[in-house]
Amino acid sequence: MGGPLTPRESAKLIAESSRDVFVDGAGVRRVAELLLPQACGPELQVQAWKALHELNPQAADEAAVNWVFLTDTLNFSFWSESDERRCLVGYKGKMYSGFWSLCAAVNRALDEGVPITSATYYATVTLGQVHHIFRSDTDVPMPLIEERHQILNETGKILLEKFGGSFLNCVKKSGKSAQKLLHLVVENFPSYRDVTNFAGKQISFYKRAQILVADTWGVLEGKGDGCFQDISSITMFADYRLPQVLAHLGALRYSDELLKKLLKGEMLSYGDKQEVEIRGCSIWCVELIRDYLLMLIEKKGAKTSGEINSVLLDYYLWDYARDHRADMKGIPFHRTRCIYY
Ligand SMILES: Nc1nc2c(c(CN[C@H]3C=C[C@H](O)[C@@H]3O)cn2[C@@H]2O[C@H](COP(=O)(O)O)[C@@H](O)[C@H]2O)c(=O)[nH]1
Repeated sequence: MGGPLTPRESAKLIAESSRDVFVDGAGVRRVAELLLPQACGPELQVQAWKALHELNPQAADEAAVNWVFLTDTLNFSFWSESDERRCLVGYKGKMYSGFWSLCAAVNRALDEGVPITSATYYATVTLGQVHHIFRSDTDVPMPLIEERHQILNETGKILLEKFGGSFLNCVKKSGKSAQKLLHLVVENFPSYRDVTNFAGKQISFYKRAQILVADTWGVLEGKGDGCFQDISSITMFADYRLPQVLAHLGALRYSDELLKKLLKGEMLSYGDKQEVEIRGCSIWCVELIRDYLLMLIEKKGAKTSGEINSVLLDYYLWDYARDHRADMKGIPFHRTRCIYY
């Protein structure tokens, strides 16, 4: 019996039969037009991973690869009930929220001499230590701390048993194939198995596994062990921010019924039909934006530094969402509490 449909196949299937979420063709074209001037710029290239984000490692060594593995193993569910009351982590004079609060806490721990990125350490780290390492500078803790603790122990033990305690060994086993690395990760690390059912089929989003492959590509600057020949086969990462920004830009639309639910802040469970439609249509939307953007680049004879792929579009749109939080106030994000995104 074969495995689940790939994220791209899953997205196509969902977009074709979705009832509450729609990809808007005109919106897709508008976003591609918005991205065209950036296509030849510094933001839509792999070097941006380091250049634009001060918390990301600037090195391309084994320690940097293990930093990426640790942060992407915990890269889920940072949203809080209200934007006014949320987990914040102060680091080097700056306050960080959301995903960046995780990175700030990791860097703070390393500065304090806690080897949080070492599998030997986090395989047996205690719940009390995890509470301390990921402590918030507000009275709102980081969500799902217990789940993060359990995942650290489980993942650390597997990395020690199967990959000599270093994610670089897993990367080397992939032979510069993004798909091979993706499958090594989901086959060996249970917390990365972001799969569910839709219309009687087993589908996959693999959000954290795909962003782990992409961030490995980023931290290795697309060179050496990170020179993935098939990086363009990785789709956008189906989180809760990209749907929000795609809706804000008019490339994704919700039915009145679903929009009402989201505006009320109603929770959606992982694997719910509407939650799956949001994630699947978002992936498909970015695939179409990429296709249209590549057509525009071709038509205009624009010179890009490297191939424009869904990973670079995702990173750009995610950063765009961060920078336009105020403009997006009226557009809700969907609230699912889970360990997958
Ligand atoms: N689609 C997509 N989802 C992403 C990221 C990232 C971080 N990537 C950066 C790291 C290295 C690169 O330089 C990227 O810039 C986190 N997330 C997800 O967002 C949510 C957190 O959002 P907020 O609450 O606003 O912080 C949560 O589900 C988290 O898993 C991305 O890039 N794409």
